[in-house]
Amino acid sequence: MKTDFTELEAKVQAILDTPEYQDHPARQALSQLWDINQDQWERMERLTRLSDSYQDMMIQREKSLSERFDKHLRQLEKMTRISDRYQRSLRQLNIELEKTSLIDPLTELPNRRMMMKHLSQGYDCQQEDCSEHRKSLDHLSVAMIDIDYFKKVNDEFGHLVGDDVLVSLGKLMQSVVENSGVIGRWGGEEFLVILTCPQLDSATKLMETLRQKVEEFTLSFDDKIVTTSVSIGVAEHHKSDTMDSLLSRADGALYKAKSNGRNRVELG
Ligand SMILES: Nc1nc2c(ncn2[C@@H]2O[C@H](COP(=O)(O)OP(=O)(O)OP(=O)(O)O)[C@@H](O)[C@H]2O)c(=O)[nH]1
Repeated sequence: MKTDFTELEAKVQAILDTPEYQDHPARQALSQLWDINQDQWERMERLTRLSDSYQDMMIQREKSLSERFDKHLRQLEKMTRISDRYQRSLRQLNIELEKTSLIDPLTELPNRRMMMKHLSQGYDCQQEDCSEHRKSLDHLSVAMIDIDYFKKVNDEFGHLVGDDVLVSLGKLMQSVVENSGVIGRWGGEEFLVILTCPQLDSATKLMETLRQKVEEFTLSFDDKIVTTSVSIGVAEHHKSDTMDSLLSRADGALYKAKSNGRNRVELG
């Protein structure tokens, strides 16, 4: 049962304030009790205030801790997102860098470095006794292709037209080689074909087709027409061949094709 102290306090206060009771023997004891009571109330209020402010402080502290935790979590998530994005763009950059380091920017064909990579795969494996690649070396032929009198094209029509001729011939020759192998720009006006499937006679036939296609090729601009031809040196892999000896036989055959009048295929 809840006691209503307010009424009781009012009664006691009234008794203590009544002048007739000033000399009453119980008044002093009642007055002391009153003071003790007041004192207790004040202590209780102080304790309640203290407890309230302690609770407020704890709530505030908890709130600020959780806010700080959330803030750190958000920062961490942001950093993870940035790091993921950074890693993705780094990976993309690496892919592009790898691509540009292996692709000729003008013709978009494999460059010399990539062609060497292709060719060396078989030879590296041969040294490591990798039977699968050794088998592919048995059918390997290379063809060194050089555009005839290309300097004249540049001199007569300009370097930009010369570039267009390189790009168009690159595409044309790639369409001839198609699935029989891979063609790349060896440097300047020279191309290299690595033929992995055919025997020497079919490699030579394919290069003869390629030579004819180039001979038939025309590039028109303004009212002018550019025609050109290629000389080709073909070499088939021999058992004793290294990569260098194979390439140098193809180079020798190309030299022979140039010396024998150009626009022809020779074997090395
Ligand atoms: N437009 C253009 N020309 C190039 C490029 N790379 C090399 N050349 C040119 O290719 C020409 C090669 O000239 P040469 O080595 O004398 O050979 P050629 O005129 O083809 O004569 P032969 O090979 O003996 O038939 C030079 O004029 C080079 O400037 C290129 O990327 N673009």
